Amino acid sequence: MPEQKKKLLQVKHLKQYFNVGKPDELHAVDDMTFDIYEGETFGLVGESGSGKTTTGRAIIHLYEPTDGEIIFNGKDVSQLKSRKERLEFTREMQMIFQDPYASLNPRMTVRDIIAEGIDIHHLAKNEQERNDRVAELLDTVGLNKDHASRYPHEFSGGQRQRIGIARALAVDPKFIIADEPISALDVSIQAQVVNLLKDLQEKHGLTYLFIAHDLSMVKYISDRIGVMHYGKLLEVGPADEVYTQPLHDYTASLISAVPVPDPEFERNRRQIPYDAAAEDESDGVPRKLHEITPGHFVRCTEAEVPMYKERAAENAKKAQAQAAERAELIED
Ligand SMILES: Nc1ncnc2c1ncn2[C@@H]1O[C@H](COP(=O)(O)OP(=O)(O)OP(=O)(O)O)[C@@H](O)[C@H]1O
Repeated sequence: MPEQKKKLLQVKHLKQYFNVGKPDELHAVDDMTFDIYEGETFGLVGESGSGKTTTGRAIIHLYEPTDGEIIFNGKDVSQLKSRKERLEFTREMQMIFQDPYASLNPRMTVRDIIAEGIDIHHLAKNEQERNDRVAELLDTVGLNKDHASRYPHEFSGGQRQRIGIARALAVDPKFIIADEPISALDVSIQAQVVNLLKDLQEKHGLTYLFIAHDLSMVKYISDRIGVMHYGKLLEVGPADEVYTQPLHDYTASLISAVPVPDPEFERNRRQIPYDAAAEDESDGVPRKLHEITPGHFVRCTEAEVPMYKERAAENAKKAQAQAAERAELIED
């Protein structure tokens, strides 16, 4: 991956604990460290409750981290000094939400929803400029400028998600956190919204954190993928490699759970059970993300590194053999 590229976001040892009234705090995010490079899409996957949304909300500074740092564009988001700096941060980082029904105010027109950020950041000189900008944004996301005076309930789920995307784009952000932006949509609409996000990324040089539980969709949109479980990152690497040559057993079990529209694959598919007890860290031996092959990390102890290196070599051999087999099939 683009090692020479600029790190737009650095998450360092992020901890986000919630006091849920029990003796122990809930460790929703527990020592997460990862970077996101400018212009890339980082896919964050994991099962429900693994802490993906909490990570996104911590990054956009809806929470004060329990511990750790979030550095955006070189600045610690917890240490922004002036009002100007804080305002700039709220403009540059935007969020798109899972539920396009709950995230749009039903009493506001589409125009006012989209223009909210334009107003806050004084990005239009007058009413005309504001209206023109909204019309342009509606066009950008594949909606009609006549839609501006309507209300959210008049739109389908996919259209509402497009309105949410227009609202995020309105302030010319650098970084967008898309929190399960397609999981509430019809399958037939999902690809359209993903393609729109991809097009916008190219046109506007955007950087994405794309949160999802479905690894197959994340693989399609992401450059790199991070796999999360119980508040921790277990594996990080290039999207293709994590998907086709997973190192951690948990990642392999997630992939084996994804239905694939290929009868041959389905017949041979083996559901890989995952024993979370393997993740028991109560032995006190320190674990962290170790780089096993260039850019591909797995959370483990120092002693486990050779085992993972062997696994990576086996995976690569298998992938090579499969590629050769495919090439032979094509020749026949
Ligand atoms: N504000 C909060 N107060 C207390 N606990 C919370 C809070 N927000 C999240 N949690 C808990 O933190 C854990 C992680 O939740 P989070 O929503 O981040 O997971 P997720 O991976 O995004 O799941 P989902 O896919 O269901 O949205 C869960 O156990 C959740 O109940």
